[in-house]
Amino acid sequence: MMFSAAGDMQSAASTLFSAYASFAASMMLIRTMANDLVPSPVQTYLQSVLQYLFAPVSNQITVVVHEHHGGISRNEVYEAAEVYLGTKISPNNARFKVGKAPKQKSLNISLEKGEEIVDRFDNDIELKWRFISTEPQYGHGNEKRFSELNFDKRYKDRVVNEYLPSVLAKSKEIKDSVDKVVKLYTRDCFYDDDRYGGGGGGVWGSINLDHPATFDTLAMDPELKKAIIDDLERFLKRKDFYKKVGKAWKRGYLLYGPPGTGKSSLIAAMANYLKFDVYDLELTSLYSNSELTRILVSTTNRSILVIEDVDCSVEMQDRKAGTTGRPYDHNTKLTLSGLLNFIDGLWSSCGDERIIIFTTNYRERLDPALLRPGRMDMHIHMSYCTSQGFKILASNYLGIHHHHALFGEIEGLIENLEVTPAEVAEELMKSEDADIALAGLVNFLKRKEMEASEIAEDKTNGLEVLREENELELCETKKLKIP
Ligand SMILES: Nc1ncnc2c1ncn2[C@@H]1O[C@H](COP(=O)(O)OP(=O)(O)OP(=O)(O)O)[C@@H](O)[C@H]1O
Ligand SMILES: [Mg+2]
Repeated sequence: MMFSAAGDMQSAASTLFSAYASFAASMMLIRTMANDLVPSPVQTYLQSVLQYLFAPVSNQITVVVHEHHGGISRNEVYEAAEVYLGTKISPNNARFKVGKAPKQKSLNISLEKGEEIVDRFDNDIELKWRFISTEPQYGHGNEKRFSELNFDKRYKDRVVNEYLPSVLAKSKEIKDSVDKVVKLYTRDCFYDDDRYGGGGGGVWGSINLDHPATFDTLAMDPELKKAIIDDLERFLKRKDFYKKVGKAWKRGYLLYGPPGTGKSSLIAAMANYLKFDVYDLELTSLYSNSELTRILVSTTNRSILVIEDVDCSVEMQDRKAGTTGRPYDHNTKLTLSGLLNFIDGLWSSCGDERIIIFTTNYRERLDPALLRPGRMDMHIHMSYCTSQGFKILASNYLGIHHHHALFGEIEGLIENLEVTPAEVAEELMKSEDADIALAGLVNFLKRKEMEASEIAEDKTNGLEVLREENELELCETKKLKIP
């Protein structure tokens, strides 16, 4: 019985051996045929496919986080990771970046490209972050930045649903606790690499907004000033209200008034007060709606979009579009009302906590589309200097709140004249000695008074046209941006 069983096993083994021998022989034959018949590039390809198929299966997964979302708008996850990981730099990191803006008290610390950081979540999940940037190829295109997040596949859902939201929340906490430096973004300056909470501004370049204007230093009607501050405060507090009524969380202001009455200063004061970045959009440099879209979607939340001298800009655009051969979208011809509708529609559907400000020297020249009720939430008239305005300027520039002889005279003159705060400020800056500066201002105001009476006389003689032409010239100068 046992014998015969051993005999069975022997014959089974020999069958197996002969089967293997014939398999090996067939493989040899196939390999030889393959070597002879299949061209070598195909062989290499087949080899790599086989290697891929039989390689040990990785249990890791990599999430790529690009700096720009959809190639245009800033990716908040990228920015948040950069800020958050700045707090996780360890002695294992050979290189990291430090930076500090002039007004900032603390240092910004962030990862240098190529460096890796290992983070832990809930004690059991290990996450590896790496920041990567690719150089522009052959001198073309922009540098592309992205980060890679690597972790065990098992935790995919927890990383997406818990870890990444916690990174977003922590970076917001860090940003809010840091003394934020307000940025001014324009489209014609270079990248600022060390913006806290993210490098570069998409299609925008940025510098620190170093404008000293605050609501305290602004010479304007105190009631109007209070109304603006209250409006801003209400706007900030009403996130839920905007949501409830289904309105975009945006606010629009139109600032109008003669040159030198503080429109730009008011914008800076608003930005400094809210700690919002400012995006300065020059319509004259735009050629198509698609370009405008690209620019608008690349602005960030908690920011102010400024379109200065809106009356001049669009006229210029129309003229240019007709004469230069530059490509622009014929279907969406850039007219002021078209542009406004476009900005309105697009702008109200992207982002939160946005403010848009238009400025003009001549409200009466604006397209009714802009003045239409509901388009701008508040029309703010920046007017000539009043006696109250003068007192604020005297306190700003000379540090005085009264003057026994000259305050009364100056106040009397100012109330009856069209003199701008910029003109008053310029006079007050001429001397640190309050007596000399105020006496200079009195002389200046008296000269103005004389000029005003001459103009009044000219008016009756029909010379008003000349003055109008001067105003038009001013508009032209602004269009050409002559410094
Ligand atoms: N209301 C104001 N309060 C304090 N300073 C002012 C005020 N208006 C003007 N100034 C001073 O005059 C300078 C020029 O003012 P600003 O640029 O704000 O005027 P603007 O209304 O924007 O003029 P424009 O229409 O030419 O753009 C400011 O830097 C500031 O020093
Ligand atoms: Mg201005």
